[in-house]
Amino acid sequence: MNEDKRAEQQRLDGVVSIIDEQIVSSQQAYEEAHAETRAVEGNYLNNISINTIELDDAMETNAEVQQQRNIVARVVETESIMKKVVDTLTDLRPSPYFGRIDINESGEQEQLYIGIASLQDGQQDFLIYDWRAPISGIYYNGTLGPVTYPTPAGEQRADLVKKRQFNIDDAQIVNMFDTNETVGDEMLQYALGQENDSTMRNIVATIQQEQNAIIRDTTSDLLVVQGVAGSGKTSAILQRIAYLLFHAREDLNSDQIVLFSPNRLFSAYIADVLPSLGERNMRQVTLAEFLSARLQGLKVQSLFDRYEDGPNRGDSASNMIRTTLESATIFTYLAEYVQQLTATTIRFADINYQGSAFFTSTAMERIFAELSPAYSVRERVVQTQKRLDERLSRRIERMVNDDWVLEALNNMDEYQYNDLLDEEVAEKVAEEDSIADTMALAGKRYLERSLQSVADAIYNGFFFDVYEQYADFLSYLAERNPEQSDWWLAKQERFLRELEYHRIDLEDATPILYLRDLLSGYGTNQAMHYIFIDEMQDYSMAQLLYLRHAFPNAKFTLLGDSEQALFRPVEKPASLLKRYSEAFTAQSPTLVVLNKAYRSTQEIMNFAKALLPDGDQIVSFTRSGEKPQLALTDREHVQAKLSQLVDQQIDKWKTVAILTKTQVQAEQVAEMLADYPQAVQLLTADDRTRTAQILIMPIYLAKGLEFDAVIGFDVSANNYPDQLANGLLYTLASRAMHELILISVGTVTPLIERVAPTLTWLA
Ligand SMILES: Nc1ncnc2c1ncn2[C@@H]1O[C@H](COP(=O)(O)OP(=O)(O)OP(=O)(O)O)[C@@H](O)[C@H]1O
Repeated sequence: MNEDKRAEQQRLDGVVSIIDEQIVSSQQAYEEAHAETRAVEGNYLNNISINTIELDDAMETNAEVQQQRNIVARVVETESIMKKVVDTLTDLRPSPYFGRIDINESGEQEQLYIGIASLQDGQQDFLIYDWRAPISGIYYNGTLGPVTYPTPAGEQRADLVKKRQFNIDDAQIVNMFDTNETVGDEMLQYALGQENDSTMRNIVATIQQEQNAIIRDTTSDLLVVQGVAGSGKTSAILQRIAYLLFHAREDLNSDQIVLFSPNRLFSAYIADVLPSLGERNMRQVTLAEFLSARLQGLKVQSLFDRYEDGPNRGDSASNMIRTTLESATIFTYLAEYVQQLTATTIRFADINYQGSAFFTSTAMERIFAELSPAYSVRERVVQTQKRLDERLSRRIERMVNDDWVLEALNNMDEYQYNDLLDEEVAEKVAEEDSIADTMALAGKRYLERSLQSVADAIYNGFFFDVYEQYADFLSYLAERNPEQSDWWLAKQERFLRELEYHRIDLEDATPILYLRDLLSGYGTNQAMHYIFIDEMQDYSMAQLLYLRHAFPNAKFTLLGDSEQALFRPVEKPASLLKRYSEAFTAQSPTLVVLNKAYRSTQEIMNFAKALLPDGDQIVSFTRSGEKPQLALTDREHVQAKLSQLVDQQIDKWKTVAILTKTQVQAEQVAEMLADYPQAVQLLTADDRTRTAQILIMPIYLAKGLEFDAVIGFDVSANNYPDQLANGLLYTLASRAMHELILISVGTVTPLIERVAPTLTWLA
């Protein structure tokens, strides 16, 4: 061991023993806090069982309960803080830091160690700086020489005199490098050479400079990341979320961040990254789940269903209609359509209660018609809604003394009655001190509960039939565009037919939701601060705009790779940004382009790049492996060939994925391997977890994922006849980290034939 390493190990030992001491003391503090919580909770439970119906006691009880509640909240908070301290220290212990920077500031030299969380000693000196601290930015951005870092007083200058990287395992320095690179190659080589386990890891030790720009961006309201396959887009946004949470602790929590992920498997795949950085996961949802939640009762066609149907199955007329419905223009059409609606053309719908109309559509029409046309349609709908709400309140007031209500109250046992008169009501009653008032309030509360569905229908804008309204909108478009009239009417017919089966095409989902929101004034979630959209190339402009509308206060990060588009043509990053910023009316849009691919070996990337018309702009990280292989076979021998290739791969790697073009082909492959001696898992869009070493799935389900070895099944000319499939093959190839094998049943696709030299052809 050389002198430097010995000295570093000595320092590390010192840090580890401080961590150990702090673990002991914070564990003790945690246990004390836990005991206190238990005691206070017990006390609280005793107190709230006091009968709040004893009116004289009610006021006092309330004040006491409130006080107890505050105490509980405080001790619970202390306990959870202490728990977090213990967890963080325990996470830090095996590998407390990964970097060191020595800086010289006005003649004073300082050594800073950087890890996943900060650590201070008894004198409040920093033994470790959190990787997200402003000064830690130097580690990722700076090369030796003059550097700057942000401080509250402005940019601070310093000289970076040393940068050192550590690989620490179980509190021992495995190796360390001094480097002048931003973050040197050795560490990255080591990280990328690892085998894949089914979950993604954090990359904080080796974040690259261009990725750092994404992670530390706090000013853009629209951040667009165009990055080639395996360039670390997903990694970068997860570290970005950790960074944002750290910097806005007071104002931001993980529930205010939503990540739209490409599929459910992906959600599970990335689930460990934020917890490994000591943060809670953000919310995750797929577009299909988001749309289905807003269109309950209907089965919304997913991108995968559409893909399985075939991209070009429809004729050119229905493709044209689909293009319009998925463009930004549809929002303008909808706004104009809503503007010209009248009392009779709005499809008001009865609000029912216990099987009959509580408010009829005719009553609503009347209310709407009486409102001044000087107001916009939306304002009149909002007014109508308000009036309905007032009518509901008045009807409740009138019904309070109805026999059936009094009877219902009389039939209640004490528990039900108490439940009806919660603290708030009891407090009010105590003030007024009258039994008659108590009954009236109880009756009112009872009616409010019984009629909750009516109130909800008013509140949620379910007093018009949005599906009929949308069908009407399609006729409106037919009238507006006479030369395409038949096409729009055919669309309307299809829409109504599908509706009968409770199904709806993907392209109809966002216009319907927007129409509903335009009329009801609802549908927006003000609480979300950040929205991340992964695989942005698979979203239509209308879908993106709808999300913008649904989360009006959020900053958006869109990331993807236009080369991996399922069917869309490739678009240049600058034009992408322009299109998105205009549509989003972004004030401070930023584009980050990532051209370096980290996931796959150079040989795999050489093949993947060659498939693309402008693939030479992709730079692959220099990590070497086997050249991809192509096996030609025929129907008769395919099963044996496949088993043989799987045998070879599972001997070498932890995860082997067989990727097919469609789900049907995935099922065929699963059948071929039905008797395979090891577990084989066939995955579908509904699956959330992968468990086997050998996985089979269609390419679109593998989006965002990676595997040690990939076997691309049936890359024949039959299966991939034309240029449109380039993106698919590129996506397939770039899922492989270390090894790629392709099987063609019959003649290989010309797309691969063209790039023959990048492959080894197997006999
Ligand atoms: N700076 C880095 N340090 C270590 N590993 C990295 C780094 N950047 C990327 N990687 C690794 O490269 C692989 C690809 O990263 P990631 O999945 O984030 O890329 P992506 O751009 O989202 O890919 P795709 O678009 O193909 O799904 C992952 O294994 C990731 O851990």
